[in-house]
Amino acid sequence: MATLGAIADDLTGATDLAITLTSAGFRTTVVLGADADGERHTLDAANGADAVVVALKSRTMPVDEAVAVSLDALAWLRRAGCERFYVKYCSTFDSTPEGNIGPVSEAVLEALDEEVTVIAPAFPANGRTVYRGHLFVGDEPLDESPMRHHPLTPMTDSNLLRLLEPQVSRGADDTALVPWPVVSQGADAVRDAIGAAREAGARFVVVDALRDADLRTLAAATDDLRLLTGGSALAQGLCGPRSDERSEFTLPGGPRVVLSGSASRATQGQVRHALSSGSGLRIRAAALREDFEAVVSSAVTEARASEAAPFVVYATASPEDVVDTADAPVIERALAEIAERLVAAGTRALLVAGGETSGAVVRRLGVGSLTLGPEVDPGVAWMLGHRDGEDIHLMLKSGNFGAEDLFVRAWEEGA
Ligand SMILES: Nc1ncnc2c1ncn2[C@@H]1O[C@H](COP(=O)(O)OP(=O)(O)OP(=O)(O)O)[C@@H](O)[C@H]1O
Ligand SMILES: O=C(O)[C@@H](O)C(=O)CO
Repeated sequence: MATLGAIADDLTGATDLAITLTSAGFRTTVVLGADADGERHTLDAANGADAVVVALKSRTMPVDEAVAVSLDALAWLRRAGCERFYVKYCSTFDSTPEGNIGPVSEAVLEALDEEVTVIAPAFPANGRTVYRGHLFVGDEPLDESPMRHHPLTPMTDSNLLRLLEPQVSRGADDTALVPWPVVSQGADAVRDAIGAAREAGARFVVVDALRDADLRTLAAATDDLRLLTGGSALAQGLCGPRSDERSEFTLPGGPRVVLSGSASRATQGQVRHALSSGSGLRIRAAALREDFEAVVSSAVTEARASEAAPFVVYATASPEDVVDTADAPVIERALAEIAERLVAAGTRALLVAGGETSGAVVRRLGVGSLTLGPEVDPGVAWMLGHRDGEDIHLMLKSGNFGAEDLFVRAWEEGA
């Protein structure tokens, strides 16, 4: 019976957290929570798992909807027997001025009748650190990183307290900071600082973290809190009931198809690298609007005919291209359709890049839940997608995750 229940605001965020929980000793299942089957899948998954992560698509929903779907997920997890909870958001704190990180965390905290939680987006292995409440992406403060120009959630401040204030009901009085000099003193000092913040009336305590060790300290200091919030890396300090029991997968043979709808900088490099050692096809929104069927069927034919090297079907633009967000839906629909036709024709392994793109693909394939397999890069793993019909091996990659050679190496390491 699962004891830990997590609510993730996007699909690749959910798989990222599931990877860390698995390493921390939790047998973990990801449930695709967006549809009416979410509760059924959650109850099913909880039977064989120690942790269940419900993957929502709530990062950029209107605030009311994001809160409503998150509270639904919380109710399913409670009915499934979970006792501790985790609200997972992006390690770059992707949110609009209104939400949704603050409103969702507050709604879940209140529904649990708890007084305080922590805000911990840091993910040191992927370059996200928090110092004096400021979030850094590699060497740059968040607001000087490419996140400044994100089309949906442009991040124009790096100060987590300032970002959070307008998102929680009591504003500045609701937030507090535990700075790194306190974190460096260890778990007792952090526990005391969180307690003092709570007594002063703050419910959302930002905690600095520069290294994985800081996140383990934070996890130890918060073992009495029923709700944690953060990126995935805080979960490495949780203690699951078993040693890492990741299933070993052997990838099925067949074409090595990568479907990339991600627009992120890391993916751009991965597409370039894969094209230099394999082959591929760029799909463009204008061509899809003109003759959707022709573009999709030629992508499927070419992908199926490809040999051992990766074949990349990509919409990913070059850094110098201007991307029109109005093109996103047709691109998502095309990549999902290509995935469905490849699977119908017998393909049983797909690597998909981009959170939204991954969501569109798994929905089209009718995947209800995912079991974790081997991690290939921090936050990126092969998984088995369960659905009516044969299971499918999937790697769902967050836009900014993975080394440049990931699209090539993933198939070698999973083989
Ligand atoms: N050349 C393009 N022109 C317009 N839209 C594009 C283009 N390439 C991709 N898109 C769209 O941009 C969106 C990218 O979102 P997605 O979440 O898949 O990737 P990401 O933002 O890079 O990754 P993540 O959310 O995991 O950080 C998708 O909706 C996709 O269809
Ligand atoms: O935390 C991250 O960076 C990722 O898990 C994610 O949420 C990407 O969308």
